[in-house]
Amino acid sequence: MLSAEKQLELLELVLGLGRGNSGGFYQPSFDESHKLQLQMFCMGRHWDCWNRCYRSSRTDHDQLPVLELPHSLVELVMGILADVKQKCRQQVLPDMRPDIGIVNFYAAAGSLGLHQDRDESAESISNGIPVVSISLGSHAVFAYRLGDEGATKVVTLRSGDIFIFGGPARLLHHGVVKIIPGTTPKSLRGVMADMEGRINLTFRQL
Ligand SMILES: O=C(O)CCC(=O)C(=O)O
Ligand SMILES: [Fe+2]
Repeated sequence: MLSAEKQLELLELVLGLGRGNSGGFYQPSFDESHKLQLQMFCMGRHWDCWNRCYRSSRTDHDQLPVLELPHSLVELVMGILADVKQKCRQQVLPDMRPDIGIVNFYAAAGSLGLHQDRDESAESISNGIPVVSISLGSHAVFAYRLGDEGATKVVTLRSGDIFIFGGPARLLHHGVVKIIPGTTPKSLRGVMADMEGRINLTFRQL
């Protein structure tokens, strides 16, 4: 879990980038009539929602070049992974150096259907290179399932929680069922005043 100070610092950084009018938040769509129930922007590489692949510019939106992934975020993620690996007896997570950061914003009615993150390179996926996810702001009911069969489980992700899926769980099915309004920690309400809801950051290696 990230400290309250670190959460605030991260939010200030990503909201500063995302609210800018060049390369910031927009609502992606699968096609003309199906929009995702969230706002998104990317850093490092852009995830093209129409073609389900990564690009260097926003080919499914405004053609602008993707924002850079700040070095401080690369270091943060590598530090988190080093910490986790040190604490785990069983080493199931390969090393990773993120070159993609995706920022999602979910307002009160936001959600994301169950899916697998499989648009990274075949090598990244087959090697089980982890996806590191950080939640900020309001709580989310998060669903996940390993494999095509079996039970889907739910867990509440709170502000500062870190969720990592890699190694044998790299192709975990996962999604956001709902946001629980009014659960943003007090210390973050100021910076999120005009964006009440939840921010999720995922870091990946192409
Ligand atoms: O918001 C989340 O917790 C998950 C986001 C996610 O699955 C994605 O961006 O691929
Ligand atoms: Fe995902």
